[in-house]
Amino acid sequence: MTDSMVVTRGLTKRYGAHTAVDGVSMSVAAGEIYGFLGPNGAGKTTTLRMLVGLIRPSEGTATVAGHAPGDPAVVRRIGVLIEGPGFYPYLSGRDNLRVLAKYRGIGYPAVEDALVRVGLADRADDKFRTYSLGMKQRLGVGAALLGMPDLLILDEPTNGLDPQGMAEMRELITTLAGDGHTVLLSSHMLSEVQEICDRVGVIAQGKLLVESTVAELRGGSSLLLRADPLEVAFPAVRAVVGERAAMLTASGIRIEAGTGTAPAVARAVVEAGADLLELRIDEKSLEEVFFEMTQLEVAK
Ligand SMILES: Nc1ncnc2c1ncn2[C@@H]1O[C@H](COP(=O)(O)OP(=O)(O)OP(=O)(O)O)[C@@H](O)[C@H]1O
Repeated sequence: MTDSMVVTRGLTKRYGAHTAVDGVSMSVAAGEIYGFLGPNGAGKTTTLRMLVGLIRPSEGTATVAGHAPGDPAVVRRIGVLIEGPGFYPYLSGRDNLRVLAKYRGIGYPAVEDALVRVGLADRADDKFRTYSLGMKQRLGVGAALLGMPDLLILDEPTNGLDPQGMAEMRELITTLAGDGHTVLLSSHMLSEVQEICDRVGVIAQGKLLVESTVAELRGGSSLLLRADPLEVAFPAVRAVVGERAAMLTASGIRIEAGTGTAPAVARAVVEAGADLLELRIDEKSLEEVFFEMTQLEVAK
């Protein structure tokens, strides 16, 4: 019994002199939503294609649901949406899924189940070409769900969607994870997926820069304090945390002395005679972290 649904070691793909994926070692735990994040061209799709056995690695290994990618034993356990499944525009959503089900030896009840789960049961008889982009993407997820897979691999499932379509996709993915599917999804837009991912791996120029929980990645060790008047609060804060740990910024006082100093800081500000307006952990948005990291990598 393995708790990891995906494990790669030094996974590498070269195209001639170009290394598209460069020694990626990642792991996706069973039951989690894992966000595989990186800018366009970072190597996300190439990695996912290796995981599902569409292309072979130049070097390194991958284990998916306990087997080598492409192993028939694993093909049935994973549902894949990579670069769109290529639906027939003139067939209905239901008939498109039936075509796929028939091809894969799956009974039609699975089609009805998938349509319900992706919220397309009401529109199942409409032609695919009349669907909104969000509906098309959800039908793609429906196709991936047909074999009741343990692992769903979704390449940029929110790509191109409007805010409502994105919200619906996020909700769908969260529901699917709640139903027991492990989800590995890629995205170049952190803000679109950060709230649903348990963990993320950040890739740039083929290299995995970090793998951690969203909370770890965002840090959160500094405090931001707003008070009135600031000139009364500032020396009081400095008296508690030391001169070097408190800085005046455009939005207030930034305190780099650990979040555990918050109660003492709050007391000191009030005792000094200032009004405490706000005291919170100053987390970076994942977008900021991501930008810093990928810029650092580019600058190397
Ligand atoms: N078959 C191929 N032949 C040559 N180069 C390729 C091939 N497939 C991908 N690449 C290159 O490998 C790099 C990584 O591409 P990949 O599609 O994996 O990136 P990505 O992170 O998925 O980006 P995007 O979100 O734009 O698809 C790119 O520079 C791409 O041009």
